[in-house]
Amino acid sequence: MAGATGLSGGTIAAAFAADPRFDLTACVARSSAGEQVQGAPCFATVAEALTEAEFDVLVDYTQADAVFAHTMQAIDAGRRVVIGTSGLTAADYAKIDDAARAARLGVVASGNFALTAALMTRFSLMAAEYLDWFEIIDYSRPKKTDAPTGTARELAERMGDIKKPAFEVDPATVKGEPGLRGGSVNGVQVHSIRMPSYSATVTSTFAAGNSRLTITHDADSHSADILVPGTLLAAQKVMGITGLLRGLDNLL
Ligand SMILES: NC(=O)C1=CN([C@@H]2O[C@H](COP(=O)(O)OP(=O)(O)OC[C@H]3O[C@@H](n4cnc5c(N)ncnc54)[C@H](O)[C@@H]3O)[C@@H](O)[C@H]2O)C=CC1
Ligand SMILES: O=C(O)C1=N[C@H](C(=O)O)C[C@H](O)C1
Repeated sequence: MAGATGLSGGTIAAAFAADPRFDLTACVARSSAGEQVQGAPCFATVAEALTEAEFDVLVDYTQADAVFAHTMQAIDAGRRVVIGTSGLTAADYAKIDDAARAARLGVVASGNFALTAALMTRFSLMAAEYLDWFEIIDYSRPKKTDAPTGTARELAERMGDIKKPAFEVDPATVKGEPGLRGGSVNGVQVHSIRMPSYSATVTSTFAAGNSRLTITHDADSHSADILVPGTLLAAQKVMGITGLLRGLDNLL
């Protein structure tokens, strides 16, 4: 478990340690290196854990600029990976998929491992089949370093694979400040708001004629309990997968 003393990783490490279906054999947390965390030896880096400890699956809830290297190191060392950390792009995921397939190993990534978020994603994908106009807004805590959120990015990539939304004025050619029309992820406009009082909210908004449909997922990012069932399910299922599988809804 990488990020084992973090907000999400702490709760998830405790859940792995308590669940008889799993053995938590190693944690990675720089601040607790050399100690025991949730009954498992703790290492300063993923590279060290890969050399020193035996495990089948690396679960990563660390940070955007570390997760790609962790994933590639784990695949190189013959381990499966569950990616909770946000910030990876579609190009990063393509490289991870290639590496996992070449090694005949599984990787599961989900922008959000909460069941409620998986359902929001699935309902939004259903709506995108029928409706031509859609955009996404994500709201998160001010200290979040990546944008959009992993939840919004995965949603935009998947909605954009269903169809490119309609525009009357291409956002890239708008007069004034094009950035104010949001950022494009796979052709879908995403707007990221980072402010105190927000925790983790993603809204997909659709329009048809003079009517609108909005689908919103709200979570309190101060509590990670909601991530536990989805992450544990991914850690089981990743053993039977080859290549990269994205989206908790695809595992349910
Ligand atoms: N997929 C999902 O359902 C969710 C994903 N996340 C994502 O998980 C990540 C972590 O989020 P939080 O737990 O809220 O953050 P956090 O900051 O509370 O925890 C991250 C932990 O990782 C550690 N860390 C950072 N870089 C590291 C490295 N190179 N090696 C080892 N440990 C390292 C930090 O010291 C910290 O303890 C973020 O990218 C966040 O967006 C968060 C919640 C849900
Ligand atoms: O607080 C965060 O950071 C979170 N990140 C995830 C994301 O990027 O989608 C989702 C989560 O609910 C909180």
